[in-house]
Amino acid sequence: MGSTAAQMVIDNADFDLVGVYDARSKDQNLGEDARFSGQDVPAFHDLTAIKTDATVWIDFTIPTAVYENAKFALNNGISPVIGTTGMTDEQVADLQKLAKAKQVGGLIAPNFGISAVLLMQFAQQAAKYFPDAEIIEMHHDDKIDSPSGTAISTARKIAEVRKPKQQGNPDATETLPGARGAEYEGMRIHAVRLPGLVAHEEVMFGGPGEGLTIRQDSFDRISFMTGVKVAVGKINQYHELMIGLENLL
Ligand SMILES: NC(=O)C1=CN([C@@H]2O[C@H](COP(=O)(O)OP(=O)(O)OC[C@H]3O[C@@H](n4cnc5c(N)ncnc54)[C@H](OP(=O)(O)O)[C@@H]3O)[C@@H](O)[C@H]2O)C=CC1
Ligand SMILES: O=C(O)C1=N[C@H](C(=O)O)C[C@H](O)C1
Repeated sequence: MGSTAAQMVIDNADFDLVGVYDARSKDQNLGEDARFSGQDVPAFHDLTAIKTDATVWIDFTIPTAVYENAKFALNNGISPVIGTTGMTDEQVADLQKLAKAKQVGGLIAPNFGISAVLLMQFAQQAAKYFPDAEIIEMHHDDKIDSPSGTAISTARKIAEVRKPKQQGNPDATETLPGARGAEYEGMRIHAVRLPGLVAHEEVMFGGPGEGLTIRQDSFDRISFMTGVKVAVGKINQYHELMIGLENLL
């Protein structure tokens, strides 16, 4: 995602790529990477060494790095646009407090794809009429966190509009532990990891004698760049850290 986002910034006449950050790479300049030969963009490997006049920080890293990265950005007046998933609710609340104190805008979006943003909205609408739902998220097998940030966000949106409920048979047992998936406020989330997949989600709703399935597919990582582009273009107009791309659409 980092290289896809870097390429998007390079390709956009309204943006300038002024630096890249990867804690583990040894390159001093992005141009040393064959995919970016000809580019002259400083590469940083340590937060404390970053000197920049950047106005936006795009973060697609790992769950254990994103919180410190976002704190660094906010403390330096740089608006974070965060796609990295796996932060705790406490970390997100801390960052929101910091953004408010610093009056810096920022965005955390569990999914920058328009199809996923719409799926979450449609699922919330459907849950008003079909309170029984199960979420199946499907990703490539390199993904570290599960369930996906998108699945958690979908479950949260469904829980917001339905009466609290425990789905399924209260006497149900699992012959193999985990067979029924993870639980979020009485609904189940299932995570599939397979080579060949990119990022996909289905929400299945069931009611008396009928069912509804809503599905979205990211077939290519370019799908996330539509939303990243919108966020980078707008985020400096804000003074708080928002959750969800829908806030900027
Ligand atoms: N919101 C959205 O729309 C989307 C979100 N994501 C999320 O974005 C994140 C990244 O996904 P993806 O690109 O597939 O994952 P990758 O594992 O391919 O990339 C993670 C990158 O982070 C780098 N990294 C590791 N440690 C640090 C650190 N301490 N500081 C800075 N960078 C570090 C890694 O470097 P190295 O290679 O050297 O280890 C690697 O380049 C995940 O959380 C994923 O869920 C993904 C797609 C869309
Ligand atoms: O790791 C990924 O690939 C993705 N992560 C995000 C998530 O956890 O929801 C967004 C998208 O599903 C791709």
